Amino acid sequence: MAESVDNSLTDRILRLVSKQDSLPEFPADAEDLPSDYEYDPDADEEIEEVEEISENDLLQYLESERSALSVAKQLFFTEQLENANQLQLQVLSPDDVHTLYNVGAVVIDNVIDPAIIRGANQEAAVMKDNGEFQPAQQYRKEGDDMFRDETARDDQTVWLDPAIDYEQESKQHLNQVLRMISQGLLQDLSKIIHLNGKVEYQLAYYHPQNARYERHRDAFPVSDREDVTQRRVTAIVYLNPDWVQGDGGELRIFGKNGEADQDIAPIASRMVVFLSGVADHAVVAASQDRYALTAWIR
Ligand SMILES: O=C(O)CCC(=O)C(=O)O
Ligand SMILES: [Fe+2]
Repeated sequence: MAESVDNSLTDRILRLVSKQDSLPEFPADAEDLPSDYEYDPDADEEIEEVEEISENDLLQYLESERSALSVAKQLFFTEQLENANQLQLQVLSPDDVHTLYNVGAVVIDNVIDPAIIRGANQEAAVMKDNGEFQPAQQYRKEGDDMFRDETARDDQTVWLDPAIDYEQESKQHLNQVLRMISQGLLQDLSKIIHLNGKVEYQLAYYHPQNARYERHRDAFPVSDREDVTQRRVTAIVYLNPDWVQGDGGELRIFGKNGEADQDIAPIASRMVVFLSGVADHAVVAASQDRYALTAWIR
């Protein structure tokens, strides 16, 4: 499958440069690429034909050139990984750290008291009833990665500002989830990955009439430790205390190199952590209300 896409992409690039002596040079670092890569045969001359390449094609092409995981691995403090059991981690186990490094994604269960998740679910439902959520596809937050395709999703979202939201009694359980991330997970990650400190928090609601989010990636992979534009780590905490098999809304992480896809049930007290530039993922259509709190860490 991947091969035919790569071939057709290569064909398209070859067609574009058929009058040129050599193939276009792709930037050494993926982060140098704009959202829809447009090959400009000669910037000084007028362009007759500009072909757009979709985000998915581009990501697959980059993957075939150099694995995203090997790029993202360069952000890790590898010497720390060897002593992971001495890092005094709060949320992640040493095994979790190794899985994140070696695979690019890890599922962690029982990260927080189920009673807190139930409370957070109810607080999120009140926020939804109060009209605090907006359709995700109708707006783009300033600073969002420009290549993100917002048409492929049915969820409604609201950004959370911990500085404000921490103080509200009506959000005390959500605040505890936020704190588990902003104080626990963030400290753990900062011991193993070079981070730039910026974190965004978003609450998302998927309606029970098959709301879904198509296959995508949250960022381009980066190896540059100074980069401040790309998200590095995605952490998602699921707020669905009554989820049962058949409710849908699983997070699907697509396997690479022929590996099987992984469907992760959005159950209470579960957190999924993955490298934002590495994991291709989707949300399977939901048939029950589905809430999740996501943090994107740069
Ligand atoms: O809620 C999830 O499981 C994933 C959501 C997602 O992929 C996103 O918001 O970028
Ligand atoms: Fe995502």
